[in-house]
Amino acid sequence: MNTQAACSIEGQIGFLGAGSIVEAMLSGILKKGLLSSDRIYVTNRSNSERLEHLAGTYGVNTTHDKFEVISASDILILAMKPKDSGEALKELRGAVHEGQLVISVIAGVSTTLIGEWLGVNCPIIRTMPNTSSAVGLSATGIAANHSVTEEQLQLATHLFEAIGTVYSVTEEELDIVTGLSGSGPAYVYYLVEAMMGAGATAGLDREMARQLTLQTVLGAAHMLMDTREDPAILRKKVTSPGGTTQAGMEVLESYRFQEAVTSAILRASERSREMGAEYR
Ligand SMILES: NC(=O)C1=CN([C@@H]2O[C@H](COP(=O)(O)OP(=O)(O)OC[C@H]3O[C@@H](n4cnc5c(N)ncnc54)[C@H](OP(=O)(O)O)[C@@H]3O)[C@@H](O)[C@H]2O)C=CC1
Ligand SMILES: O=C(O)[C@@H]1CCC=N1
Repeated sequence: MNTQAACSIEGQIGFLGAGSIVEAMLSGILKKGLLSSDRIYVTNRSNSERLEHLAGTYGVNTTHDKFEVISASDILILAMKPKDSGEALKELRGAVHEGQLVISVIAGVSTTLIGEWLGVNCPIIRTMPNTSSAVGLSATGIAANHSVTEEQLQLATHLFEAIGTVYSVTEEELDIVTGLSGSGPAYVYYLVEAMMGAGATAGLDREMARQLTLQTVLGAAHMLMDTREDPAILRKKVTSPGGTTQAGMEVLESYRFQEAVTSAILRASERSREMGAEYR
């Protein structure tokens, strides 16, 4: 699924959690005009300054009363850390009713477990967006439990399409999505940090190194998207025999770059599964 459109949606949305991913989602949703800020409610555990920041920056309703958020919301988005989610959701037992749509962005925690903790047989959609939601470019995986209607799935898909591209997957696959695209921006930022640092170490002005690195990453992403060529083919087109790229690639291979990236993504996916089991 790949849609740019963002017609407005009906009803009110409540966020339980007010951290990095919620701010990225708020920013993206409001930029697209999907719904007005007065129809969004946000709460967290205790951080008042954080709520003031979100209210001041985005004009959303904030409160420390979670039950107020639940009763005000047609769609409830769960966005606390996996380790906090059991305690948080058990506290809300009985407050969510069967007509409400619950959407989770929590890594690793299954829809079954969320339903058990909330003590209600309600429609639950598990998703995995990433922080590029803030600029409308999240890659979001989405999976629904058996209580979700086609209409509710379309609504959730529409919500996440406002902040990026949505991919329908099985709930099992969401752990892989988490390791790949949920955590993925961090891997790219890590590469960018290394490239910028190397440019500066080699003698470029830091700002020049930053701009060259960012334009290179942006250009490479566009090449991959626009030409749809295999990345290995694009890589070979850069690599002249006996030239600079080959010399650089040999160093990456000596450090087993591909193996490191593969192991990182597999480990992150495994960690998603572990967290689901660990915090139950
Ligand atoms: N960051 C990312 O890139 C992504 C994160 N996710 C998932 O989103 C979730 C949140 O991550 P992130 O935003 O990074 O985390 P943060 O630590 O930035 O935010 C966590 C939020 O949860 C709140 N919280 C904790 N306990 C409760 C509670 N009992 N009731 C209501 N709110 C509570 C915290 O409030 P307080 O500050 O008051 O303690 C805080 O606002 C995680 O499950 C993560 O797996 C998914 C995709 C990407
Ligand atoms: O690091 C984490 O656990 C979360 C899930 C995906 C991105 N951040």
